[in-house]
Amino acid sequence: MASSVGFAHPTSSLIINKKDKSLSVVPSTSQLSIYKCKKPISNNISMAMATRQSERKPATTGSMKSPMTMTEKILAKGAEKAEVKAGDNVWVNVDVFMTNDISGPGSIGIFRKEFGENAKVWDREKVVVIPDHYIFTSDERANRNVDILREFSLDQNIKYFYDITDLSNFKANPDYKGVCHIALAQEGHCRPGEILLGTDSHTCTAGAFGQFATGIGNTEAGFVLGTGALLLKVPQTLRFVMDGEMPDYLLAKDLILQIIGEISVAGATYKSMEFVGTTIESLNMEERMTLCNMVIEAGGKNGVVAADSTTFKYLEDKTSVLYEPVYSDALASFHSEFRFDISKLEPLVAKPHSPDNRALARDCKHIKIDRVYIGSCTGGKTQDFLAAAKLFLASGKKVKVPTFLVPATQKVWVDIYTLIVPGSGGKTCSQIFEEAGCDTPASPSCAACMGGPKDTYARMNEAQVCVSTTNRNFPGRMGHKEGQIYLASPYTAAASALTGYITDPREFLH
Ligand SMILES: CC(C)[C@H](C(=O)O)[C@@H](O)C(=O)O
Repeated sequence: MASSVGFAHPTSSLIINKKDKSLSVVPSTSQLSIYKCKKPISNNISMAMATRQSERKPATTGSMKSPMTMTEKILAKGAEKAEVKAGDNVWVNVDVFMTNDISGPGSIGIFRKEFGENAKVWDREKVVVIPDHYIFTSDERANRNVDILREFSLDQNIKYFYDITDLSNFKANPDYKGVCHIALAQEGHCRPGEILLGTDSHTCTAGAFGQFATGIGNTEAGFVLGTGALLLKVPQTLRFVMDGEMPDYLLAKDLILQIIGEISVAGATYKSMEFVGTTIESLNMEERMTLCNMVIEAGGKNGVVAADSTTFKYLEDKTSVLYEPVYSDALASFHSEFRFDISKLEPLVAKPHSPDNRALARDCKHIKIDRVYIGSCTGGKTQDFLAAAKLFLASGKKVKVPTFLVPATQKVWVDIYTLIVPGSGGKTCSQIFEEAGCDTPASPSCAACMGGPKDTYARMNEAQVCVSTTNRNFPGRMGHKEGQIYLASPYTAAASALTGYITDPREFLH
């Protein structure tokens, strides 16, 4: 016998089957079918839900009875509760849901199957659809994925669909942006205090804005599309205190490689990673994004940097939506704390085949490389290209291996061709790259970061050694199963391009 218990999401009700403890969510919108959760739910979850209604208090971000971390506060707000603590299972309202061409079609399929062929998404203005992964390819299945996003977005009248129709010239598609995580930020979809869920594990990038941002699977995504809510376990928080003046040969990539090397690829599993300290405060938004982007490589549920004047300035011309930043209480309970003196850190790489296989760049100078790749959500932003250009400029030399440049978005592409590199006497990044002998900057997309179809630009189709500014170096990640990927900052990648060996950027930056 099923019994209905207090489930506060306005458009749904929850049924718990007492016998097998299975959970069913019944969206109240008439055209939706019953969404069934096949797994038995634990007593804890059912208890939490059963008491939810009576516990509801007005949401607040002011002073709390119990001190909370930033992540706890954002989830409390999203759950319309005065407080939550790590380990609680809470239904949260989603502020923004993002999907792309890799996982979008699957999520859409589940949404239609569970909610009905004619079902409408919970809020057409809160769903952001961004084709970005396998775009510039003649692969029919990849093209079909983008078609599915288009059909869905038109059918649902999705407000933010960044479409691409003309593959021959990306500039002929003014709506097209490029890599979803960077496009989200540039288009003003990342806002402090909010909850952003996306069908891509690097959705955590947006934690740079002091928001809760995490990747979800297609099944969860189907449910979010239908209801705008999701059951989430509140993660414990690991605190990373990074102090000290950042030497000018380091970038955020070095900071996150240092952390992942320290705690391992499983060191933050289902934990929030909060970054604080004077070094973090000194980082610009794109560097904070690089840092948060790779928390998933340590297993992290999300990463967060407190919103400050740098954040507010970045957002000034990007959004008119009112947002409410929240901050960790001084007495909040952290699972553990890690401290780093960044003034002593040296340029790093992650050797094949794991992001935690940390080594000093200067200890790898014997490793001969075949190519360099500068691109992706991690290392293809404007600041990444400015850094690479700065290094090429300082060296006055030409690259010794093919050097591929893939701007993350159209905006980054424009910046490469228009922004003057400081100290260059008026040169743009594109001019410096051309003088250094790099490949012409490619059409913005994820390109070879995740391999892709055989004709993907800069895909590793041979067993080569690559220094890359991307986020993953698993076997096969950039195409060839025997390829070897060394993850590095744009400085280290550019320095290595100039020598043909893994090279510490201090050899060129004075
Ligand atoms: C599967 C895929 C969309 C991937 C992920 O979610 O892990 C993405 O972030 C990436 O690395 O390109």
